[in-house]
Amino acid sequence: MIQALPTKFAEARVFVPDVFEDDRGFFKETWSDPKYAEAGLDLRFAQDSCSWSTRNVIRGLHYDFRMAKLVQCLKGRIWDAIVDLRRNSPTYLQWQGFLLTDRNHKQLFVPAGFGHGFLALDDEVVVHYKNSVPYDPANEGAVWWRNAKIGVEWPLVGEPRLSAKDAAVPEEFLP
Ligand SMILES: Cc1cn([C@H]2C[C@H](O)[C@@H](COP(=O)(O)OP(=O)(O)O[C@H]3O[C@@H](C)C(=O)[C@@H](O)[C@H]3O)O2)c(=O)[nH]c1=O
Repeated sequence: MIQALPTKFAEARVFVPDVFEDDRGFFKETWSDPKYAEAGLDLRFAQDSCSWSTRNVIRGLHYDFRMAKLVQCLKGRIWDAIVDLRRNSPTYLQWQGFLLTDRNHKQLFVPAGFGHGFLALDDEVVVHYKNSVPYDPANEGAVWWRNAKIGVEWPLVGEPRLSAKDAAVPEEFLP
Protein backbone atom coordinates (compact mmCIF):
# COMPACT_ATOMS: atom_id res chain seq x y z
CA MET A 1 0.00 0.00 0.00
CA ILE A 2 1.41 3.37 -1.02
CA GLN A 3 1.87 5.67 1.97
CA ALA A 4 0.69 9.28 1.57
CA LEU A 5 2.25 11.53 4.20
CA PRO A 6 1.03 15.08 4.90
CA THR A 7 3.18 18.19 4.63
CA LYS A 8 2.59 21.66 6.10
CA PHE A 9 0.76 22.51 2.86
CA ALA A 10 -2.71 21.06 2.29
CA GLU A 11 -1.98 20.34 -1.39
CA ALA A 12 1.53 18.89 -1.11
CA ARG A 13 2.19 15.26 -0.10
CA VAL A 14 5.03 12.82 0.32
CA PHE A 15 4.36 9.41 -1.21
CA VAL A 16 6.27 6.25 -0.34
CA PRO A 17 5.68 3.30 -2.68
CA ASP A 18 5.88 -0.35 -1.68
CA VAL A 19 9.46 -1.61 -1.90
CA PHE A 20 10.10 -5.32 -2.47
CA GLU A 21 13.55 -6.32 -1.25
CA ASP A 22 15.30 -9.62 -1.89
CA ASP A 23 18.89 -10.81 -2.16
CA ARG A 24 19.28 -9.10 -5.57
CA GLY A 25 18.29 -5.67 -4.31
CA PHE A 26 14.81 -4.18 -4.49
CA PHE A 27 11.91 -3.51 -6.83
CA LYS A 28 9.41 -0.66 -6.62
CA GLU A 29 6.71 0.79 -8.80
CA THR A 30 7.60 4.48 -9.11
CA TRP A 31 4.21 5.29 -10.66
CA SER A 32 0.93 3.46 -11.28
CA ASP A 33 -2.24 5.28 -12.39
CA PRO A 34 -4.67 3.18 -10.30
CA LYS A 35 -2.50 2.82 -7.19
CA TYR A 36 -1.62 6.52 -6.93
CA ALA A 37 -5.24 7.47 -7.61
CA GLU A 38 -6.23 5.24 -4.69
CA ALA A 39 -3.54 6.95 -2.59
CA GLY A 40 -5.03 10.37 -3.43
CA LEU A 41 -3.06 11.49 -6.50
CA ASP A 42 -5.42 11.18 -9.45
CA LEU A 43 -3.41 12.94 -12.14
CA ARG A 44 -2.24 12.24 -15.69
CA PHE A 45 1.35 13.29 -16.20
CA ALA A 46 2.61 14.64 -19.52
CA GLN A 47 6.39 14.44 -19.17
CA ASP A 48 9.09 12.49 -17.35
CA SER A 49 12.49 14.11 -16.77
CA CYS A 50 15.76 13.19 -15.13
CA SER A 51 18.76 15.20 -13.97
CA TRP A 52 22.21 14.15 -12.77
CA SER A 53 24.06 16.41 -10.33
CA THR A 54 27.21 16.53 -8.27
CA ARG A 55 27.57 17.47 -4.61
CA ASN A 56 26.51 21.00 -3.68
CA VAL A 57 24.64 21.60 -6.92
CA ILE A 58 21.54 23.64 -6.22
CA ARG A 59 18.84 23.66 -8.92
CA GLY A 60 16.06 26.16 -8.39
CA LEU A 61 13.98 27.66 -7.09
CA HIS A 62 11.93 27.14 -10.26
CA TYR A 63 8.23 27.55 -10.93
CA ASP A 64 5.69 27.11 -13.69
CA PHE A 65 2.27 28.01 -12.33
CA ARG A 66 0.58 25.43 -14.59
CA MET A 67 2.79 22.54 -13.53
CA ALA A 68 2.58 19.98 -10.73
CA LYS A 69 5.55 17.65 -10.24
CA LEU A 70 6.30 14.36 -8.56
CA VAL A 71 9.98 14.40 -7.57
CA GLN A 72 12.12 11.50 -6.37
CA CYS A 73 15.82 10.79 -5.93
CA LEU A 74 16.91 7.54 -7.62
CA LYS A 75 20.61 7.76 -6.72
CA GLY A 76 22.14 9.48 -3.70
CA ARG A 77 20.41 12.05 -1.52
CA ILE A 78 18.86 15.44 -2.08
CA TRP A 79 17.46 18.08 0.20
CA ASP A 80 14.38 19.30 -1.58
CA ALA A 81 12.60 22.58 -0.91
CA ILE A 82 9.20 23.86 -1.94
CA VAL A 83 7.79 27.34 -1.44
CA ASP A 84 4.23 28.51 -1.84
CA LEU A 85 4.27 31.27 -4.52
CA ARG A 86 0.49 31.71 -4.77
CA ARG A 87 -0.12 35.33 -3.76
CA ASN A 88 -3.67 34.67 -2.57
CA SER A 89 -2.64 31.72 -0.40
CA PRO A 90 -2.62 31.83 3.41
CA THR A 91 0.78 30.10 3.26
CA TYR A 92 2.27 32.51 0.68
CA LEU A 93 6.10 32.45 0.84
CA GLN A 94 6.19 29.69 3.42
CA TRP A 95 8.61 26.87 2.61
CA GLN A 96 9.32 23.31 3.69
CA GLY A 97 12.35 21.08 3.19
CA PHE A 98 12.42 17.30 2.66
CA LEU A 99 15.15 14.69 2.55
CA LEU A 100 14.62 12.47 -0.51
CA THR A 101 17.03 9.58 -0.95
CA ASP A 102 17.52 6.38 -2.91
CA ARG A 103 16.92 4.52 0.35
CA ASN A 104 13.93 6.30 1.88
CA HIS A 105 12.06 6.07 -1.48
CA LYS A 106 10.17 9.30 -0.75
CA GLN A 107 8.43 11.04 -3.64
CA LEU A 108 7.47 14.67 -3.15
CA PHE A 109 4.31 15.90 -4.86
CA VAL A 110 4.83 19.59 -5.66
CA PRO A 111 1.49 21.24 -6.48
CA ALA A 112 1.09 23.85 -9.22
CA GLY A 113 1.82 27.32 -7.84
CA PHE A 114 4.84 26.25 -5.83
CA GLY A 115 8.51 26.98 -6.40
CA HIS A 116 10.81 23.98 -6.24
CA GLY A 117 14.54 23.42 -5.86
CA PHE A 118 17.02 20.97 -4.43
CA LEU A 119 20.53 20.64 -3.06
CA ALA A 120 22.57 17.57 -4.04
CA LEU A 121 24.01 16.01 -0.88
CA ASP A 122 26.21 13.38 -2.56
CA ASP A 123 28.89 13.20 -5.26
CA GLU A 124 26.43 11.66 -7.73
CA VAL A 125 22.74 12.38 -7.53
CA VAL A 126 20.02 11.33 -9.95
CA VAL A 127 16.64 13.02 -9.67
CA HIS A 128 13.53 11.94 -11.53
CA TYR A 129 10.42 14.06 -12.11
CA LYS A 130 7.01 13.57 -13.48
CA ASN A 131 5.50 16.82 -14.81
CA SER A 132 1.78 17.41 -15.25
CA VAL A 133 2.31 19.58 -18.35
CA PRO A 134 5.09 19.62 -20.95
CA TYR A 135 8.08 21.90 -20.39
CA ASP A 136 7.61 25.36 -21.85
CA PRO A 137 10.42 27.86 -21.19
CA ALA A 138 7.96 30.73 -21.76
CA ASN A 139 5.98 29.63 -18.70
CA GLU A 140 8.97 28.91 -16.47
CA GLY A 141 10.47 31.30 -13.96
CA ALA A 142 12.93 31.33 -11.08
CA VAL A 143 13.28 32.89 -7.67
CA TRP A 144 16.74 33.38 -6.17
CA TRP A 145 17.64 30.38 -3.97
CA ARG A 146 18.46 32.72 -1.04
CA ASN A 147 15.55 35.14 -1.50
CA ALA A 148 15.39 36.85 1.90
CA LYS A 149 11.59 37.11 1.96
CA ILE A 150 11.41 33.31 1.75
CA GLY A 151 14.46 32.41 3.84
CA VAL A 152 14.99 28.76 2.86
CA GLU A 153 17.54 27.28 5.28
CA TRP A 154 19.62 25.12 2.95
CA PRO A 155 21.75 22.46 4.74
CA LEU A 156 24.70 23.54 2.61
CA VAL A 157 28.32 22.93 3.60
CA GLY A 158 30.63 24.98 1.39
CA GLU A 159 29.81 26.81 -1.80
CA PRO A 160 26.76 26.04 -3.94
CA ARG A 161 27.09 25.23 -7.63
CA LEU A 162 24.41 26.99 -9.66
CA SER A 163 23.57 27.22 -13.35
CA ALA A 164 24.40 30.56 -14.96
CA LYS A 165 20.64 31.07 -15.29
CA ASP A 166 19.95 30.48 -11.59
CA ALA A 167 22.93 32.60 -10.51
CA ALA A 168 21.59 35.52 -12.59
CA VAL A 169 18.13 35.58 -10.96
CA PRO A 170 17.54 38.99 -9.34
CA GLU A 171 17.89 38.52 -5.57
CA GLU A 172 14.56 40.09 -4.63
CA PHE A 173 12.42 39.00 -7.57
CA LEU A 174 9.09 37.32 -6.77
CA PRO A 175 6.50 36.42 -9.42
C1 LIG B 1 13.43 21.56 -17.19
C2 LIG B 1 13.74 21.27 -18.67
C3 LIG B 1 14.89 21.74 -19.24
N1 LIG B 1 15.16 21.50 -20.54
C4 LIG B 1 16.42 21.99 -21.11
C5 LIG B 1 16.57 23.49 -21.03
C6 LIG B 1 18.05 23.69 -20.82
O1 LIG B 1 18.72 23.74 -22.08
C7 LIG B 1 18.51 22.43 -20.11
C8 LIG B 1 18.72 22.63 -18.62
O2 LIG B 1 17.55 23.26 -18.10
P1 LIG B 1 17.53 23.87 -16.65
O3 LIG B 1 18.81 24.58 -16.38
O4 LIG B 1 16.27 24.67 -16.51
O5 LIG B 1 17.45 22.54 -15.75
P2 LIG B 1 17.20 22.44 -14.17
O6 LIG B 1 17.88 23.60 -13.52
O7 LIG B 1 17.57 21.10 -13.75
O8 LIG B 1 15.63 22.67 -14.09
C9 LIG B 1 14.86 21.90 -13.22
O9 LIG B 1 15.07 22.36 -11.90
C10 LIG B 1 14.28 21.74 -10.91
C11 LIG B 1 14.56 22.42 -9.60
C12 LIG B 1 12.86 21.64 -11.26
O10 LIG B 1 11.96 21.75 -10.43
C13 LIG B 1 12.56 21.25 -12.67
O11 LIG B 1 11.19 21.40 -12.96
C14 LIG B 1 13.39 22.04 -13.63
O12 LIG B 1 13.01 23.41 -13.57
O13 LIG B 1 17.49 21.45 -20.34
C15 LIG B 1 14.29 20.76 -21.31
O14 LIG B 1 14.56 20.53 -22.53
N2 LIG B 1 13.15 20.27 -20.76
C16 LIG B 1 12.84 20.49 -19.46
O15 LIG B 1 11.78 20.00 -18.97
